[in-house]
Amino acid sequence: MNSITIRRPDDWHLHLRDETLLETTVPHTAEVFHRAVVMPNLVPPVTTVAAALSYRERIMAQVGAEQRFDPRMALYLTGETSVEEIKKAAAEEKVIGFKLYPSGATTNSASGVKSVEALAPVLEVMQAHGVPLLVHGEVTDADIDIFDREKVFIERHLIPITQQFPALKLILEHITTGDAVDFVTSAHDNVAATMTPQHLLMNRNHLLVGGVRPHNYCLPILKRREHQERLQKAALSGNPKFFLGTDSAPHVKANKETACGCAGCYSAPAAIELYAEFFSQHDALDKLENFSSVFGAQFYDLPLNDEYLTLTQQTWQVPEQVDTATGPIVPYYAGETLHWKRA
Ligand SMILES: NC(=O)N[C@@H](CC(=O)O)C(=O)O
Ligand SMILES: [Zn+2]
Ligand SMILES: [Zn+2]
Repeated sequence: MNSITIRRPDDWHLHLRDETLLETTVPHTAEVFHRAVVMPNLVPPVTTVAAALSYRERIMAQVGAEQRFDPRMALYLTGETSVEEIKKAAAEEKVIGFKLYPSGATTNSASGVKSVEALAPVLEVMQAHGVPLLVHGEVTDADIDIFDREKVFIERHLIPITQQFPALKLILEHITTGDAVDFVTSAHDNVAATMTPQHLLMNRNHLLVGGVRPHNYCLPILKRREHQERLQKAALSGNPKFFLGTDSAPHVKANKETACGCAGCYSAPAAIELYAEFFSQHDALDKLENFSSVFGAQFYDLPLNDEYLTLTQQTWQVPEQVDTATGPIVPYYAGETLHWKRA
């Protein structure tokens, strides 16, 4: 088999940033993906429907003439999110849900939630109006080891939330551990997870052995190989609760290759090829389409895309660098060889 045709995919977790960076990030994603859940961690964060729709306009202005792109906006949940705003979000098709960032957990999360428990009244309203909760699932306590932050968040916060709000749609984003796989698998059907290329293709050795690799640094941080294998097994299992969300998160090279580097991997330039690489490494390319183009749409109750995309078997290298108006960006997997490419 030297080519594979799949339904056009959607990216259920994406950072596009703003201003001139959109000139680069939007075409990269819109070229391949039809819909994308656009994350709200701008400065200042996107906390209202009005702000999300104007951000969406700025995104749409960068979509190429032949590209069909339909971004779905996530709103940033804060301690001040009002019932009114949740109702507005519920009525706006282009807003997909609210994103919970524990304060300080990741890039631009300073405005995030300080007490998950205090969110109960808000979650009640979201549940009642069918508004999904998207979660960056890590605690931020200084005494919790960075490699345990996802596991502890699940135990402390997610298990109680799913018990208290069984009808709330909850997506645990960018999962990294066997604990997350177990949680999602055993939770009710309103719970799902997105998976990134880097967490499927790599473990923490790829970050730390032979020198620090800043371009493999993202949050939640890459875990040990056993966890990577649990994620791989979940993706290969065909369980519809696990689907594609790249978490493509550009930072200019100068902010990655520095004494205190930013977290985030810019995978958009090779996103679908990276997932194809993972599935083909496991002789499971037949599983790529459901993971990339079916399960996410079904979970969000959205129609399947009616376009198709063909990948052919060919050897190519991810570019070393992408030049942007704000400076060069080193993409994820830069210089590495991939074996499938869009026709
Ligand atoms: N994943 C990351 O390491 N970084 C993301 C934020 C996030 O998704 O947590 C970013 O915005 O840069
Ligand atoms: Zn995150
Ligand atoms: Zn993200």
